[in-house]
Order: sequence, then structure tokens, then C-alpha cells
Amino acid sequence: MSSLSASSEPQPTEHQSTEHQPTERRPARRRRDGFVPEPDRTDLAVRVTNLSVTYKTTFEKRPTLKQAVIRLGRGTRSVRRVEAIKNLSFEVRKGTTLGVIGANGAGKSTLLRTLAGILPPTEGHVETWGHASTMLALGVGFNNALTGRENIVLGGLASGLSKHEVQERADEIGRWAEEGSNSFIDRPMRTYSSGQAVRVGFSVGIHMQPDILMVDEALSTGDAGFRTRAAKALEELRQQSQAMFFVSHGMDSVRELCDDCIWLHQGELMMRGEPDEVISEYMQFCGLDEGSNSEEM
Ligand SMILES: Nc1ncnc2c1ncn2[C@@H]1O[C@H](COP(=O)(O)OP(=O)(O)OP(=O)(O)O)[C@@H](O)[C@H]1O
Repeated sequence: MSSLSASSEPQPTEHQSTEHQPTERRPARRRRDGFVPEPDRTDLAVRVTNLSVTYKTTFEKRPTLKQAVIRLGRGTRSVRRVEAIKNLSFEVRKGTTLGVIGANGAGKSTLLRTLAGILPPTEGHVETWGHASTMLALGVGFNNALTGRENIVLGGLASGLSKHEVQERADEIGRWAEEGSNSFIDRPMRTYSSGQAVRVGFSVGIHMQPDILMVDEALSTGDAGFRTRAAKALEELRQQSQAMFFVSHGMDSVRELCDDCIWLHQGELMMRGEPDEVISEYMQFCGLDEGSNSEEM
């Protein structure tokens, strides 16, 4: 399996700031934003400190009849805030496979996007040691007007590979994505089925050879052939990577794959511990007993 990113020694990355470089064991210095990083810890893959993420969306408020007359039918613009993650702190040691569970809207995908550097923290800090790759559902970041192959090439160029390297890898990534299916890689992505889009996103993710691997329900979409190949590729990557985050509603998959688990509820950390214990508490919280079917929660 080849790499889309130039290989380098894992260095801690602190999202939101370029000042923090705790590669040497030096006394921690206070930064301009007041954050004092702890001295470097070689056993850590990820550290999350007081992380909060708030989405802000603007929407048009429906006007009252009187306002509609005064404003000629136009509504007023309002801002809606959603606190998706609230003051979250935890550390993940190298070698851990961390399950992330919780109800719809709990903040699981938001956490993964923030760890992957796709979303900036609103408050707090995320530090990652090594290159993080994400296999989020439905290929976040793809341009749907371009073909799968063009998206792969653009992504490769953006990550600093030469044109020749990118071309070579694009062929390999495309072949992996299409295996066992009809050919779609040279069609615009807007024409893809959801399973085909996931195949491309997943293939890009596994060919990045990440140190920190994030998987968001990637296995649940796709046909049986794809799921078998994807599970095999994930298991291989899990053995090579420093840490894996696995977001899932499939409790059996979390039990099978993970050796540590966090449960989020409305953006807050409810519990962390052994997957069996955390899943059991979560099921009780949902009003289900141990005997209930926990495959999809
Ligand atoms: N782009 C966005 N803009 C505004 N609000 C958002 C956005 N994305 C997510 N949210 C909100 O943030 C909260 C957390 O969403 P998130 O997708 O992280 O939850 P989740 O635990 O992954 O849910 P699910 O299990 O349904 O996938 C939800 O209330 C959601 O509505």
C-alpha cells in the first residue's frame, strides 16, 4: 500500500496554532493565547483539552404579516448556534482503538472532524502526534463536479506529491475503489451512488497510510464484497497505526474492534472505559437491557 503524503517522523500537531512545537522535552512555555502545553509525552497519540465546537448558521426568520408589509416580504436574518462539543478533555495513548458511541446528534462526527483538522475548535485545543487521516461518511471534501480520479489527483497534489507520484497512486486508489463493481472512477462524482462515493473516500483514506486513523461508519455503507475488503484493510491499518477512532452505532463492532470507549451525549463526555462497561451504561441510559439487540444503537 503506498502513501499519498510525504513520509515524515510524527510531530505533534496543534490545531488552531502554529506556535506549539513540543518535539523536545523542554519546559512548557505559555503561548500568546494563554494555553500552556504540558511537557511532551511520547506515549500519547492525541490530547484534547477543554475542547468546545459551536456551529453558527444564519437563517431567514419568517416575518409576521406586519413585518412583511414593512419589509416588502423579506424576513430578518438570525444566527442559530449549536454547541456540538462542550468542554471535552481526554487523552489517547498510542496503540489504542477508541470507540466513540452516542445517540444521533451527540457530537461524534464533529469530534472526528475536529481531530482531523477539518473543523477548527471554537475553544480549547487538539494535539495529534502523527498524520491523521479520516474516512468520514460520504467523502467530505470532494468536488462533485469532478470525476473520482480528478478528486484523487487534486487531493494528492494538495498534499505535496509530485504529478508523477499522484498519477501512479490515483490509478491504484481508483482500482481499489472499483474492485468488484462496474467502472465509475472517470465519471463526475455527482452521478455516484452513495456506496460508490464511500468506496472512493475509503480508498483514499487507506492509501494515506495514516498514523492516526478515524473511521466514521465507513463500513456500514457498501455491498458485502466492499465491507469484507474494507474490514480487512482496516485491520491491517490498525496494526500499523498509532491510534484508531471508530465512530459507530453498531455496538457489536465496537466491542469487537475497540479496547477503549467514550460515550458522548449532547456534546458532553458521559463515560470513558472498557467498551463492555460503557456500552452497558449507554444501553441502560437508552432504556434497553443487556439482552436487547445492540447491533444498531
Ligand atoms: N454543519 C453544521 N451546521 C450546524 N449544525 C451542525 C452541523 N453539523 C452538525 N451539526 C449539529 O451538531 C450536533 C452534533 O452533530 P454530529 O453530526 O457531530 O452528531 P453525531 O453524534 O455524529 O450524530 P449521528 O449519530 O446522527 O451521525 C447536532 O446537533 C447537529 O445538528
